[in-house]
Amino acid sequence: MTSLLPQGFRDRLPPFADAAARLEQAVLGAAFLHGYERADPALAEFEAGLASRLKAARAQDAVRFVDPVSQKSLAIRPDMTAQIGRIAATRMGHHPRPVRLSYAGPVLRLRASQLSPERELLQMGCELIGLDTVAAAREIVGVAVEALEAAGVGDISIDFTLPDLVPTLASGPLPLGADKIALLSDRLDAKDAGGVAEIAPEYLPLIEAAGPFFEAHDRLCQFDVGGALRSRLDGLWALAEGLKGRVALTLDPTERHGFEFQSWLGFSIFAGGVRGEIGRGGSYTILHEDGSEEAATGFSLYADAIVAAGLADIERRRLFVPLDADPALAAKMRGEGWVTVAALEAGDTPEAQLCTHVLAEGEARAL
Ligand SMILES: N[C@@H](Cc1c[nH]c[nH+]1)C(=O)O
Repeated sequence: MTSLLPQGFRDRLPPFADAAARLEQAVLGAAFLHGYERADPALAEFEAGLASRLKAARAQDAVRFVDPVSQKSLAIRPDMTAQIGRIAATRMGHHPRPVRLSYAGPVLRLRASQLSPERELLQMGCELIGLDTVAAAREIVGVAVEALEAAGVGDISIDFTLPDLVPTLASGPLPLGADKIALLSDRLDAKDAGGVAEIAPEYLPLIEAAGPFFEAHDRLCQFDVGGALRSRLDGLWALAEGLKGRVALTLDPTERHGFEFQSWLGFSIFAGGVRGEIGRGGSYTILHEDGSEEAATGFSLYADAIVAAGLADIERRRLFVPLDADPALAAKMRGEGWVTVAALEAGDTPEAQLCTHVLAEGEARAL
């Protein structure tokens, strides 16, 4: 017998499991106040369906297995966005648009990434299905920020990107063969100036156009002489205007990693004290069964990074109730918001029960 878990998996223990649950509640609570109602998608579904639901999405990230019951290949969800898209397209297909849904639950990745050695993550988020306009993006980014603030996470910064930048330029002012688009995107993403110069030197200024939002936006506007990026740049500007002063803003137009299915807009969310990103979002397209497409916008947050960084509330405030104390008094204290921990044996101590206070002479005394 072994007590080891597979690589990338871990148990969440007290007080972190409670902290993650409170974080989830705060985030979904803030989303609920903006009209986002919760949907709870299935943990696993047919691989073919999961992979085909979002335009440009791949199922490569998913852990797959053959279901002995259906004899079909199933995938454990690596991301809930596609599942929410499926629900909005099928069972909620008749619902007036836009549909606002929130979600929270574990997701499983086939491989750990450099930023996250974990493979099982607690994901939570919101999807607005039916729109990918600037107004929709403003709402989504605003709800993400408000949800984090409600959860007590401060020092938030948002890094915007334009996931379909290269295909947009390639089919317009800076023509490029379809076979080169993916390679150029990768090299721009890696800020590999030499590599970019080899394929398409006219794209080089894009590497320089990354940094604090308003300067980077200026540089990108100068680069966009023909105006092919005009609507995107105006949209970003409107988003940034709405967030100025509240969160730190940067722009990295060629960042592609983690934005495989997003369309005109992508963003990463960071918080002070956390190494990697704590969330991501953007606009994307859902594919319906009849082949039609529908625009959507959303964000996802990852609870573990926030909890591990100590940003979620993990404070313990526990009141020890000695063996001889009046149970009715302990009940009254719980009514006032205390966590009470009752002694069950004579030798029990507040220290052993991780208590910060003791119930003595009818009141809570700090230890
Ligand atoms: N689910 C995506 C982010 C996202 C939500 N909606 C749109 N994009 C992710 O975690 O990378």
